[in-house]
Amino acid sequence: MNILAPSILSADFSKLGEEVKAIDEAGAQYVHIDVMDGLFVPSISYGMPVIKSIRKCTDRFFDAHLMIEAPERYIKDFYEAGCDLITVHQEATTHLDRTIHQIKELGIKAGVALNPATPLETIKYVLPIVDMVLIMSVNPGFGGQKYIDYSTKKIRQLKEMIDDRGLSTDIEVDGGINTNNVKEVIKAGANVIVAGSAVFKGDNRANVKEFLELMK
Ligand SMILES: O=C(CO)[C@H](O)[C@H](O)COP(=O)(O)O
Ligand SMILES: [Fe+2]
Repeated sequence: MNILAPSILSADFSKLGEEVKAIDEAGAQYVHIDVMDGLFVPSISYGMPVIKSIRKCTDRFFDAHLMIEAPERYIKDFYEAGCDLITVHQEATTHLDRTIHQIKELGIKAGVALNPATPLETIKYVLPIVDMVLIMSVNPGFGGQKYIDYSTKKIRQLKEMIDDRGLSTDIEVDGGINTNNVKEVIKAGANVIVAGSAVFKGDNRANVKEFLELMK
C-alpha cells in the first residue's frame, strides 16, 4: 500500500493542531515532520516542543526527517517527543551505522536520507538495517521547490537494489511532488510520498483525498 506523508512545513503554523487533525481525518497515513537546524540546511524550522504538542492532536505515524548536523545528539529527544520513525541524512552523521542502531534500539523505525547529488552506493552496506530510504528530489531546506527530474531514475535504481537483495525497504520521495508527478514516482518504485505545498496550499482535505485517489 502506498502511504501519503503530508509535510507540515507548509502548514499554517498559527493553527498547526487543526491542520494536523485535518490531514488525519482526510486519510493521510503519516505526518512528515521536517526538522532543520540552520547548519545542515539554511533554514531553521521547529523541534521537539512543537512535535510534543502536535502529538496530542493525532495518533497517526510521525515520520521525522532530521536535516540537522550530527543528529545522533538528539535521537532520544525526538523519540521521547513522539516520533515513530527517525530519518537521518547520510551526509550529516559520521558514524551512520551507529546512528541507525541508536534509533532502532529505541524500538522505532530508522530511515536514511540522501541529498540529490549523493550516490546510492553510499548506503549499500546499511541498506539491510534500515526500514526506509528517503530520496530527496529537491535540495533540502525549503518547501515549494521544483522536482529534480533525475530523481525518478534514482528511485528506479534504488528499487532494483532493494529487490535484487530480497529486501522490503520502503522508498520515500520528498520534494516537489504534486498531483501531476505522483504517479511517475510510484511507478518508479516509491511507496511513501511526501507532499508539502501541494497539500497545504488551498483546501488540504480535498488535496489529501486527490493524492490518495491517484496513489491507489
Ligand atoms: O524535506 C523537505 C524540504 O527540505 C520537505 O519535506 C519538502 O520540501 C516538502 O515540501 P514540498 O512538497 O513543498 O516540496
Ligand atoms: Fe522532508
